[in-house]
Amino acid sequence: MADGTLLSIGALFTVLHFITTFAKAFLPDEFSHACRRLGVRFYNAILSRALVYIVEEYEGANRNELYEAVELHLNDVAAAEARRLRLMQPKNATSLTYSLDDCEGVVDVFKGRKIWWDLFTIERKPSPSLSWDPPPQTSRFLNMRVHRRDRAMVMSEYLPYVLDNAKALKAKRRERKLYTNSSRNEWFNIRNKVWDSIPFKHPATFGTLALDPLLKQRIMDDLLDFKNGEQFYKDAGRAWKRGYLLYGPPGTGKSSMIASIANFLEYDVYDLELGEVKSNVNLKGLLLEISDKALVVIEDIDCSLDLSRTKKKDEEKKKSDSIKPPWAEKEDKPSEVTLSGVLNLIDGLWSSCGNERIFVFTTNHIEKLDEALIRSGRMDMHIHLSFCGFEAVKLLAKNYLKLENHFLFEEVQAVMQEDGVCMTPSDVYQQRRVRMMITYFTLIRDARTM
Ligand SMILES: Nc1ncnc2c1ncn2[C@@H]1O[C@H](COP(=O)(O)OP(=O)(O)OP(=O)(O)O)[C@@H](O)[C@H]1O
Ligand SMILES: [Mg+2]
Repeated sequence: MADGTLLSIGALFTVLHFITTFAKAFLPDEFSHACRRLGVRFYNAILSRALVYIVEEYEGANRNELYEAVELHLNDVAAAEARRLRLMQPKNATSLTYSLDDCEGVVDVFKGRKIWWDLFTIERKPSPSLSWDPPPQTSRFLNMRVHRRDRAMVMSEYLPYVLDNAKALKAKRRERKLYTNSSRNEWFNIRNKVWDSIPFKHPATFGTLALDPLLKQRIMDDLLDFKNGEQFYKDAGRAWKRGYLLYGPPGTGKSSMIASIANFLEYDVYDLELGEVKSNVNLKGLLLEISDKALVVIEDIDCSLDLSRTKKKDEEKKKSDSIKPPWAEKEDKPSEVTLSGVLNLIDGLWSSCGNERIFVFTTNHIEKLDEALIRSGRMDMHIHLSFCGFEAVKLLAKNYLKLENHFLFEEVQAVMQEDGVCMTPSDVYQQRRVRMMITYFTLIRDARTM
């Protein structure tokens, strides 16, 4: 090739390079996006022998679940390859999420085959119906290109793999929540949201829970049986749910046990304030909004259910309500939830509307509870949490003081057995605060020898 020709090719590349650099630096993003859009269309229509699949973000007003799955699945590839990513920190979430930006593309590799994905944004027609949560005005779609020979593989292997992978990723990233039923004041609750939530971050686990080791193991085995028991419940024709009643004096770890169960099973926690629920009908409404894999908790059930409410009290209340402004009306009205409402919540026809749910009631006074409420089938396991045994004290010494062993341990054990020392785990914690647990043990010993 003549020198002149080489020179002119070199010059052409220099000019092209100059033009693209200039375009990138000075022309607006919209222009380069439009060029890329045209380029991909031109390539798809004329040059490529590829098959093209479109996955839109919305189907009418509904989000397309396949779109969400692909977006999740492509997260790691996008993080490694894409030049422009959309970063987000969803409300109350601790980790960032990211997705491809408009006109970005990545290549996914599955069983040695390449799959090209490009993301584009389009304007949506405004929705004619009014809604508090209208879908956004733009919609995104993912353009998937594969070689024609891979048509069968995409449908039978790749897309099912993407769906499974996204499901696993979603479960891994899912931030567990602690829910409480919203205020009954519907005047302000325009969206009719029945549960409010915050991220669930309680640190208690079965590892830190001071409890008789045998009882602890029995509870953990029972929970695992429940979690893995889908088929058993189906075969037995029973709703996939279980009830636990935790009872014992204050400070013996009932709330800590609930947190430990939630962390062990990785369930959300729904802390139900019965006093805030207006009626049995509202209770059903709440039940319908509870997700699967959930712990439904009613603490101090003996105090929550006011079965002593009389007609007279209700009439007096009605009179005083009539002079209040409308927004105060519902707030102060006493709850009309009845025992049968609660029984139906756990065991009625409606209790089968969800899967993998555990109901936990706590009380300091088991003797005050109605037999019907705690019979097996409703509360399947009754767990008595009481004063610390020696094993529990040892675990607390390990948790709080990092003490695996101590020369006073033997003596403490003897004292606890002989004198029946009644210490709740919460009492032990108070001693830890001033690093005095061991001093406390010493005091017990001295008291005995005096
Ligand atoms: N079994 C336990 N193991 C470890 N820590 C415990 C245990 N029981 C109680 N504690 C500690 O004592 C404190 C109170 O415990 P918790 O709130 O779980 O008791 P509770 O039985 O729910 O009390 P209440 O009946 O008053 O609601 C917490 O700080 C907790 O860490
Ligand atoms: Mg408690």
